[in-house]
Order: sequence, then structure tokens, then C-alpha cells
Amino acid sequence: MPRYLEGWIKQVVENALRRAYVSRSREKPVLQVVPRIMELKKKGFNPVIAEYKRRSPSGFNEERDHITYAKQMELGSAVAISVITEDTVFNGSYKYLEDISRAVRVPVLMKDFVVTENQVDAAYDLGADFVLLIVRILTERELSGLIDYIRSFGMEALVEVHDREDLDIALRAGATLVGVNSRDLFSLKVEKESATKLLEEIPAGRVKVAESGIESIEEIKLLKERGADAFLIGSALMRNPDKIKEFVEG
Ligand SMILES: O=P(O)(O)OC[C@@H](O)[C@@H](O)c1c[nH]c2ccccc12
Repeated sequence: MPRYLEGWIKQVVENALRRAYVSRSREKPVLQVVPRIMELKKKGFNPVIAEYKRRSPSGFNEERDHITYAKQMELGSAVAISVITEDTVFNGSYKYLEDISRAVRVPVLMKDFVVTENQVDAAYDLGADFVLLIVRILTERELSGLIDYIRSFGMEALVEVHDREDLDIALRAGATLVGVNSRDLFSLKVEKESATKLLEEIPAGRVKVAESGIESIEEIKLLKERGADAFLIGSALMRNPDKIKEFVEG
């Protein structure tokens, strides 16, 4: 059973536990995001994971065609596309994941509050290449079990942490792709300084993804100096998709 939670997070986890899904057969092989991140870095570009995000509890709200957006991100050399599939609070859907996976040839991340293997089955069937796991909502046993289950499909887990305790749990559970969310999911506050400090505490040999609150190339440069390998950006790109080129090449 996931950790006891309150408020909107309790609602999305309860929704996840009972979320219906009709399985279908996957249409394309799994793409590996980690080598692509390292490749892009070597070429001197900023590996940006561009997120398709319509709404969030922090007040974000943006309508935009998902396929047009995903193709524009791919054209702008985004290393991957993140798709929020949570449908009660974030206005996401499995259909966005399926459509975007069909429309692009870069890796696709299923961004949801994953607490069951059913959700990982859905991620695989719908064409995801990597899957978000949030340390804060899972017990340690659930986290390592889901990491193994995700990898059994050839996909990778992006394990999201917010503080040192989360990071220790993620490392014990075998995370190799670690996302540092500067936004505290409970308070919704963005804490950039503690997030950049935490980036520096992730041991070598892991791939580090800075997530949330990234609005400018200056912030990307600072995060890069503090050890980030990749940058997960949603709101800034949903508001102005043209920024992708500057973020990647800046
Ligand atoms: O819109 P931003 O500030 O660029 O943040 C994107 C992404 O990090 C954020 O949407 C996010 C990070 N972790 C999550 C978990 C679930 C849903 C959404 C998220």
C-alpha cells in the first residue's frame, strides 16, 4: 500500500490504484533515453525533456494540441518528451501518451503517480520508454519492486526525489536515472537552492535530471554547473514552445 498521503496527492494515488486500463499491443521497440542524454551532452547541447502538461495544482493551465507540441519539441532537438497521463488533477490522459509516442521518434516518459504494476503495463503498451516513479508516494519495497518491473520491459525508471531522505531511498532501491524535483509536491513550493544542493549529492554513475521551475537558459547553465545532466521543463515550454531551441542550444 503506498505511503499515507493527504489532500490532492491522496486523491491522485487513490485514482491510480483503481485506474481502468484496457491492454493493447505495443507498436514500437523501447528507446533508451540515457545514451541519448549522454550523446547530446557530448555534442555540447543541453538535453531537455520537454513536458506536455495541461494543468497542475500549482495553478498552471495551458491548452495546446499535444501532437503539434510534441513534434515541435522533437524538431527543436528535445532529447525526450514527458507526457502527464494523470487525469483527475493534471487533465492528462493515456491517449496523449499513445498519440505522442506514435508521433515522435525520441523517447517518451510516462509522467504519472505510479503505484501499481498495471500502470507500468499501460506505460509499456501505450509506447512509453521510461516511467516516472515518485519516492515520496511509495514505500521502499514498492519503489524497488516497480523499478525492477519497469526494467523487465526494457524501459527505465526516472526516480524522482525532493530531499536527502528521498535520495538515500532512491539509491538503495537501485535508481540510475534520478530526477530532482525543486517543487515540493506537498507544499507546491519551488525550492531551487536546496534542489541544486541535492543535485551535487547524487553520486557519480547516476544520470541527474533537474525538474521544475526552469524558465531560462541562465537557470539551465547554473544547474549544469551544479551537475545536472538533463532538464525536465514543462510550463515554460507549454507557454512558449519556441523556447526549445534556445534551451537546447543556449
Ligand atoms: O512546469 P515545470 O515547473 O517546468 O515542471 C515540470 C515538471 O517537473 C512537473 O510538472 C513535475 C515534476 N514532477 C511531477 C510529478 C507529477 C506531475 C508533474 C510533475
